[in-house]
Amino acid sequence: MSEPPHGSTSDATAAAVAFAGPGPGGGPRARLVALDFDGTLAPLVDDPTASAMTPAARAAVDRLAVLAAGATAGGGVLRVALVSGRDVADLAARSSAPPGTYLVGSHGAETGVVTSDGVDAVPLRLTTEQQATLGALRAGMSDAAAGRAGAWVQDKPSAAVLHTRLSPGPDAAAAVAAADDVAGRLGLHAMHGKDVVEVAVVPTSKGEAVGRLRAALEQESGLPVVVLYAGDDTTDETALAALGPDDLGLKVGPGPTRATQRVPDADALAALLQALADGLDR
Ligand SMILES: O=P(O)(O)OC[C@H]1O[C@H](O[C@H]2O[C@H](CO)[C@@H](O)[C@H](O)[C@H]2O)[C@H](O)[C@@H](O)[C@@H]1O
Repeated sequence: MSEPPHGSTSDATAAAVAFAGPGPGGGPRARLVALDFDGTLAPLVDDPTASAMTPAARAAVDRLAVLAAGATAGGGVLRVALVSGRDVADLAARSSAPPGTYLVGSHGAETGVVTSDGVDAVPLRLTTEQQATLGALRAGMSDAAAGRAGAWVQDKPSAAVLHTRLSPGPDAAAAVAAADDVAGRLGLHAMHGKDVVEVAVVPTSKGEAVGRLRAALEQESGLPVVVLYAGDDTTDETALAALGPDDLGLKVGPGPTRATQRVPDADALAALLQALADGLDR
């Protein structure tokens, strides 16, 4: 991964406006706007239960959802998805995403769609073996955090997450090493995000999730599908790596990335999404 060659917000916005335009053949196309949540629409905070989209991000997502409910420019189709490491119930609660929004939770292990009555989610079913492994994982991660200042463990339906945002450097390093050790002993993959180590008993990735969303939209619409994906963390890189030349990958904030464009923060992304909406709303 490397820094993208051009990193200005105006370049990224121009790419988004082009994404709203006609495809190479000029015919209609289906567009999937897939957005990470924490660090992308919602600024990072110490308490994950206090996360919220910025007002500008909220307005942009709401506007795209309205557009997604009808036909967009040139007879195209639009779908909006939030693609998060959070579990679906948590993502729905924290995002209050508008009806019609697709939700991908637990890095792809859970899916759902927001309806006017709540969330229509596909139930996550763990095998007996996965349930036993999850129990051992939770105990191991709890041990990894024990005695390390500021470290704590978040339980999810198919994973455990070690948080070290509030830990002094040596405590964070020791807790992370212990969490990696737990994952290794259980034969599981440890995902390293921003001040988190996440270990899941259901192997998946955001890249696989975006691939499934793309395939479903292609089948539903009968149109060629292009994808805009925006994310801030290392765990978003699998999704960015799944994009093709007609797609648009956006990195939010600093750091190495496979994305071809970059914006500095949630509000800059929101402005870009409004420019995209302007292009689609014709
Ligand atoms: O895929 P995302 O939507 O970016 O979710 C990834 C993780 O987000 C949350 O942790 C991150 O945000 C917290 C609140 O701002 C912050 O305190 C933490 O340091 C970040 O890593 C969430 O708690 C995790 O479960 C998600 O996997």
